[in-house]
Amino acid sequence: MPQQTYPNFRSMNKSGNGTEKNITGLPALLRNIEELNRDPALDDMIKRCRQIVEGEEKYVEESCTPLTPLQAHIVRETHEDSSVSQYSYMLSGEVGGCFLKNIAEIARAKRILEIGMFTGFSAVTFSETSNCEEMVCLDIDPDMEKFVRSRIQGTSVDSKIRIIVGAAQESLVKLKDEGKKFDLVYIDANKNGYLDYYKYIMDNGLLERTTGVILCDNILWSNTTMDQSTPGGKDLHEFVQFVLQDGRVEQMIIPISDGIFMIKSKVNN
Ligand SMILES: C[S@@+](CC[C@H](N)C(=O)[O-])C[C@H]1O[C@@H](n2cnc3c(N)ncnc32)[C@H](O)[C@@H]1O
Repeated sequence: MPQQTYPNFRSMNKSGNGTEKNITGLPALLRNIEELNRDPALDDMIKRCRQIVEGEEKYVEESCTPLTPLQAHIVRETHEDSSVSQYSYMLSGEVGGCFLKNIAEIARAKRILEIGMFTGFSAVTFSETSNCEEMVCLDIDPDMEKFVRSRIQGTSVDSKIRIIVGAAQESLVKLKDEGKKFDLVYIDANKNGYLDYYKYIMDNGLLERTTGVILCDNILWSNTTMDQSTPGGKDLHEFVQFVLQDGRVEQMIIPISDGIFMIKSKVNN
């Protein structure tokens, strides 16, 4: 499976195909419009739009439960360690993390699977929830295992977290052969793999049949999934369309951060 490169989805080009198409977040786009605008009649409206977008983002962020000391430690270490700091935009973030934590709590998830661990922010977030007994994290990068293990050593989550290094598709086969079943699956790795991961999980009983939840990060891919204007957006759109016609589940996109796709097994499935 091809590996994905990780553009900064908040501010950078997401075309990834050589044709420079600058996709920026809405606040930056509105700032550009404000600067370029020469019609005074529009000044106030543009300014108000920008204030609404920026204000909402800040207000939502401030509404979140503060990070735990271990979550904050992982965030700090990710920003400060020069081997990973340039990729710190990949962290699920404070708002995303708060959402993941709440869903895991509401679902009373005991066994959680994460595809795409990076420096362990979401892994720690899930493993600190009240019911979590087992947290299995998949990542293709062996350095991430070392990074996370050294940061969680001696903490209460150390014994709960199992890390499997390798391509996720192969690790999923291993988990199926072990007869594993999960209450919650979080998919946050290469975007061109989401569809295959989803199909494998659903077709091989890796998700608890009537109560299982799947959460997928970056589903809006900087607003390029809806018009498929980047390769990642195309892949994710195809994945979304597949899920929409899958009679086994119910689903919706939560438009926080870069979009989280929440998929739940149907009760009468
Ligand atoms: C966006 S980051 C995950 C962020 C993490 N969930 C968090 O919130 O901190 C994506 C991770 O997926 C991993 N990855 C990419 N392709 C993969 C693949 N084919 N199999 C397994 N892991 C992969 C990368 O090494 C990277 O660490």
